[in-house]
Amino acid sequence: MTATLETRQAAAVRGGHAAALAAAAAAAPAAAGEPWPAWRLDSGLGRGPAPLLRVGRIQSSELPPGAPSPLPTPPTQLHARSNGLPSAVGDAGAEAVDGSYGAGASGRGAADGAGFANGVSGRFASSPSLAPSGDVIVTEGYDNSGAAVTTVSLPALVPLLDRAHLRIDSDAVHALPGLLLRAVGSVPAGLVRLHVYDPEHLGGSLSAFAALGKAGLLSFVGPSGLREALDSLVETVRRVNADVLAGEHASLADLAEATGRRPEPWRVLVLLNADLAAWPAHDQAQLARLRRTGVAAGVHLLVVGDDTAGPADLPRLCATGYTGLHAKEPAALVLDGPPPQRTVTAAAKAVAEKHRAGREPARLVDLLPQRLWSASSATGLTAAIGETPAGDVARLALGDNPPHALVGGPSGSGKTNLLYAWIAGLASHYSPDELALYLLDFKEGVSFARFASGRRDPTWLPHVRLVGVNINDDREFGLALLRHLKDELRRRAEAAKAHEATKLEELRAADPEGHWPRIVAVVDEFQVLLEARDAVTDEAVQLLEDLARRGRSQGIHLVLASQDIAGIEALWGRPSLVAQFTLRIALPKARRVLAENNHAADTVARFHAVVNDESGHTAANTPVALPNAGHADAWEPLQRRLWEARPAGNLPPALFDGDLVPDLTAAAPPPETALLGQTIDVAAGGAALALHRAPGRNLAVLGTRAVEAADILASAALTAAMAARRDGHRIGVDLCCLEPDTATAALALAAALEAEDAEVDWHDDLASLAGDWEARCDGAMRLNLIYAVDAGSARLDAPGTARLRAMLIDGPERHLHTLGWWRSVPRLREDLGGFSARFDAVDAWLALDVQGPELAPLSPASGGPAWYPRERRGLYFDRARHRAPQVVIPYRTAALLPQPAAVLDPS
Ligand SMILES: Nc1ncnc2c1ncn2[C@@H]1O[C@H](COP(=O)(O)OP(=O)(O)OP(=O)(O)O)[C@@H](O)[C@H]1O
Repeated sequence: MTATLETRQAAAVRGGHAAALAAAAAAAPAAAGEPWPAWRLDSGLGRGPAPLLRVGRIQSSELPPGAPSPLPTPPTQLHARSNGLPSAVGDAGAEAVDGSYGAGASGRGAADGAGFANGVSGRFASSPSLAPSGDVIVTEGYDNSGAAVTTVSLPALVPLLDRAHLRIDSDAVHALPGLLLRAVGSVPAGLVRLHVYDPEHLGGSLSAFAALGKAGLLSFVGPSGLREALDSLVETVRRVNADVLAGEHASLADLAEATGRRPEPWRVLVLLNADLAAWPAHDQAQLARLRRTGVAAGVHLLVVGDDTAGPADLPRLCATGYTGLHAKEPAALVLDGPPPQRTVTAAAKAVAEKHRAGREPARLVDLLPQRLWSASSATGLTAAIGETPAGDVARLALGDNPPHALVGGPSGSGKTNLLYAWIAGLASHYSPDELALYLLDFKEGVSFARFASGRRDPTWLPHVRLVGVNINDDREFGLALLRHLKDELRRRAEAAKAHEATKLEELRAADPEGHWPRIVAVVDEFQVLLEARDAVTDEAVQLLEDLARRGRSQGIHLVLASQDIAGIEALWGRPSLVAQFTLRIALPKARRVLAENNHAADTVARFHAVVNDESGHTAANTPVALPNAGHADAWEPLQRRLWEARPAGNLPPALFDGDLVPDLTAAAPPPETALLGQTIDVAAGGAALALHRAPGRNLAVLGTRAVEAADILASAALTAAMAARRDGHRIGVDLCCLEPDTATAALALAAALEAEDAEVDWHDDLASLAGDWEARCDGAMRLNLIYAVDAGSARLDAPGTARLRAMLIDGPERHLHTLGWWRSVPRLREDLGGFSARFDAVDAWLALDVQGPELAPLSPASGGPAWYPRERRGLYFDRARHRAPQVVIPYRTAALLPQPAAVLDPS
């Protein structure tokens, strides 16, 4: 019976031991727990808590019953039964045996560490059970007299990262290198930073870690640097609490558990034989602060030495035990020897290399604030965009200084990615009430299109008011944006004046009900806007200068990005303009973004940027590792989150896509108005032609592009008919098509106009249309739609020509408006009276493929407007309404016209 009982007991002990070992392996995986001979660098860090760190193993069980406790102080130690057997473990062990070790451990008080029982040999009489304290207690007796002795051995683990500070007595100092190596080597490279205060240069034992120093992961501090080191760590704690934890999480460990993110490294301050009693009061106070608040913010103290004046209440490791557990009785431990020197050297090198090779670049999600939209933009805008080599979060700030930014880098260097990261940071920190974004991309591609609502992804970024993509040749759109910002600048300046405020911050304080978000306008490949020597560039530079100078105080910030800033003459010819862009961001191999003698961009690593907020002067360089922000996996969840949080009434951004031809929609314009196409401006409105009873209210469409000319005539007539019908009127339309290529379109238009309740008369030639025009005037609005006027006018006899001219000159006063397509300016001029003719009869013209100088006689600018014809673009000018011609995109009208087959059906 005794034998049976012993066998059972032995099995129980083995079972308990196996469970405890498994728990130990889970609590100190890989490099955190592996004994030295087999040790290798290996981060076992997953989403869970930081690992416990092995320092040795449990003292053998051969302690005689009743032997004195190996540790003199204090009572909270690994506990064993009075027979000397270590029986218990701390929290981690308890939970492990309970089968539930894991995330829970990290949620406990930081100093409430976990530790494992030591190696044991002997027989337990029963398996461990869970005590109310959470500790495991062996409940029955022990007998080492029998034959069936079960020898068990357990690693001794101590808590540090995420959990506790630690004091190491002099007799245990040889545990220090091992402890540090395990800390550094068991988490991703760079996540542990060591600051070693070594007043007596005793750090010889740490010399093998030297490689970490070169990677910025280890720094030695002498007495003269102590204050700065303490102050900086206290500041880190403050910043982590304010910005990273932001009231959402009690500690970084909680944050990691909840989100799987490790946005901040652990910082371990090692104090080697510090004479703490002799420290100045300030330093002592800072140390006390770190002791109280450091662990939650990832700042840990490792006090080495026997200085009793030091923080005596820290968990303590001595040669034979550890005091940091809530254990009733001490369990003795045997410390491991120090790791072999070459293991340390190799590991430090490998960690440093991994770290320098850009470590794991921060993920976008790690850089974003926990709580959305918690910041005020009253004084400026700050956003995290990456990490510095020291692992600190790198931030970009816009405000009074620096007010604007220049971003440069050749194609593929990651400019767009940087802009994504920046926009992500801004849009998560500031609500749409605090920040409005205008985003323009001049290059081909759709990099900003994702911010607007699309077919595949209907979400949008709620801060964005305008997205322009594929702008390529539509430089006027860039101009339109700058004009819009200038109007906003004026509005703000007036409001500021009314409230006696000198800058946005004051205006917002004086007018709390007002809506004064900061505005950031991002223009990617902005060099396109400035590359020609023409009126567009001149106006753009003027507007930029004005915005750059005055935008600072009114909260309007410009971010200009380009692959080749060096080549922008218009920019470098204006030093006062460039001087306003004090924030410079240079991607690898960027030219000219930084100061002339600053070559940091030549050497900065891939997917990094040099950030410089002092106009590119070398001393202000900060290399920053950028996250991959453009990837859909990173971006889409963020945009959805922001979109779901959007305030009521938030409208999707206006989207201008230079590659899309806008369709004419069925929305009717105001009365007596025709729409010719979409304007290239921020409002993306319709280019309107007023058709009121007044001389000159005719339109000449000029050029040879038949399809576009037909589209323009069709949209004008259809929209005028829709407006009339909406108001209960009907218009008359006389249609004359003299260009066979447009006959189908003209027929389709006739059918569509009849469907809009217009009265349509078809004329086969100009003579018939012009012959009895007066008879048709009955006071209601009538339109003459003439396709290729010049094809017919050339065949008119003299009286016919006179009648045509009279119709053009006198018709509008009688509400008969001619919308005619002439294929060249000279032919229009011919029809109006030849070389000396005035163009008074035609107030409005829309030029397609007609060069600027040819438009000189029709244009207010001497020599003609700066106009380079291009597909699906027209230059529109209405003398009665415009100061300068504007570019329009003729609508595609096909959707509102019947199919040609239906029109041509003989039945
Ligand atoms: N920090 C980063 N981490 C990972 N991948 C990146 C990072 N930055 C950029 N990339 C990738 O590099 C490629 C080029 O980046 P990006 O499009 O931002 O460059 P660009 O300078 O805007 O180039 P282009 O002007 O040709 O569009 C992209 O595939 C992008 O996903």
